[in-house]
Amino acid sequence: MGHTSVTSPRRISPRGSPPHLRRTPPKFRKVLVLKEKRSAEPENPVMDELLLSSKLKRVDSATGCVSPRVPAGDALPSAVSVPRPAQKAPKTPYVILPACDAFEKFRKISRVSVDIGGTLIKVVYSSVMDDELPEESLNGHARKYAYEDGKRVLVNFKKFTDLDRLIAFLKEIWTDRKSGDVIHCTGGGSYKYSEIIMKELGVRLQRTDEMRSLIFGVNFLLSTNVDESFTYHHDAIGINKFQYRPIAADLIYPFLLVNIGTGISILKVDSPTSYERVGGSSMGGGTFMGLGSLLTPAQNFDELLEMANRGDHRNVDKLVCDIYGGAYDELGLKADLIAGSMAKCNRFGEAPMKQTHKPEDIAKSLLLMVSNNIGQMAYLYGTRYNLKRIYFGGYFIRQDPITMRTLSFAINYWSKGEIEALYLKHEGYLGAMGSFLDEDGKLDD
Ligand SMILES: Nc1ncnc2c1ncn2[C@@H]1O[C@H](COP(=O)(O)OP(=O)(O)O)[C@@H](O)[C@H]1O
Ligand SMILES: CC(C)(COP(=O)(O)O)[C@@H](O)C(=O)NCCC(=O)O
Repeated sequence: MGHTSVTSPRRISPRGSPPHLRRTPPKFRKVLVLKEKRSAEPENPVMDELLLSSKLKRVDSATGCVSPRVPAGDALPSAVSVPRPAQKAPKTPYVILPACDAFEKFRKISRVSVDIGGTLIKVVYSSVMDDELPEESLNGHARKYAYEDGKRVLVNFKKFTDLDRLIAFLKEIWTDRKSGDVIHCTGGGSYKYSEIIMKELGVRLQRTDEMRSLIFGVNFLLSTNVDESFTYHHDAIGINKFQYRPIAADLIYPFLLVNIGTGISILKVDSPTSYERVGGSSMGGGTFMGLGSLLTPAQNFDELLEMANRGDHRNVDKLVCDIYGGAYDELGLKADLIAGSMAKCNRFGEAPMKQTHKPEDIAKSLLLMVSNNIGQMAYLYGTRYNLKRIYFGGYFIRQDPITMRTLSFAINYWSKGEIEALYLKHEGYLGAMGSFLDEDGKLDD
């Protein structure tokens, strides 16, 4: 990646470097340390950091983003993500639904939806909260969130890595289920595990196609959840790195959705009901985890990601300067551009086991390799379909600074600022959210 109009003589310069080459500024290191601590707690994933933050900077833009968002026409009113309140509220992330007809049904019967993907199981379920939230947590949202009896409807988000735990959890929270009830389901596991789910929970299964779920989910979140989407600016300081990008309901479409799960699906979305899966790639989150577990001692995704954040990829990647001795000015390739990912790891011709590379450097190189590739592919699809906004979803992103920085850099660099890279607070839950909302899924009995 990387072509700029460099006219100066061949030199090695950090100016205008691709994002992975700048060192993490000291202030940001503090944030990373916080994240490392959080990621050690299974119930408190990194995503909480943004979900629970009320301090993201909100921006208006000439491209039609408004602040605060005003629902248009028959659009649903906004849901609200709140900081974790003090009393009786769930410990896991949730949003509160506005008290309106569209959501009234969730007050009376529980709804549960699961997205069983190639790696993770995501659950979205409704619950009713009795207690009063502190008023200040809803400040700025002039909507009614409580019903007459003071109750509020929550939509909760939780992920699992194995089916047995999911089933045990659902048995625990879904105590009012009856034999006629349905569990909403999507993802490959909605086929593979349908019988076991129905047998264990004693309910029917209503399946929604995975792509349809993604679109329903992203549409709902963008059009009803204030401050769902944001941009990432690595060179800004602290919380300013994240900027809300609320968008008016009538300006949401068209856009490109790049969902990075185990593999990648790329969808061109023209409306909630008109979309096409225009591309895909097998080099996604599963590749990062799979190669990471082969090449490093990391024991899980969080460890691998944390390693990557500490690594220096220049020890394992061959840069343009390693090959040219400096920049390749004729092509506008900067000296510090990655010429070949992991190309310094080649051991052919060396004594066995002689060469050693640090696992964190390998992890960093791997993360950059996967993210750069996705960024460039997303740009190409965005350009091909003349789309100005690319939303990235999927649990791979994890709101990780290296990942978002690399994706944003690629989109911005290649499109010369014409296309915007956007992220979603509920990045990993698009499918589960969409299947939660779908009333017309196919029933399995
Ligand atoms: N705690 C985690 N455990 C496993 N994978 C994780 C975790 N956090 C992030 N990931 C990344 O998310 C990817 C799965 O994303 P997801 O959107 O859930 O896809 P899928 O539906 O295929 O399971 C994994 O391949 C991995 O790269
Ligand atoms: C098969 C899948 C839709 C499954 O979704 P996932 O569990 O990865 O979220 C996805 O992995 C994918 O689109 N893979 C890429 C396939 C391709 O090369 O187009």
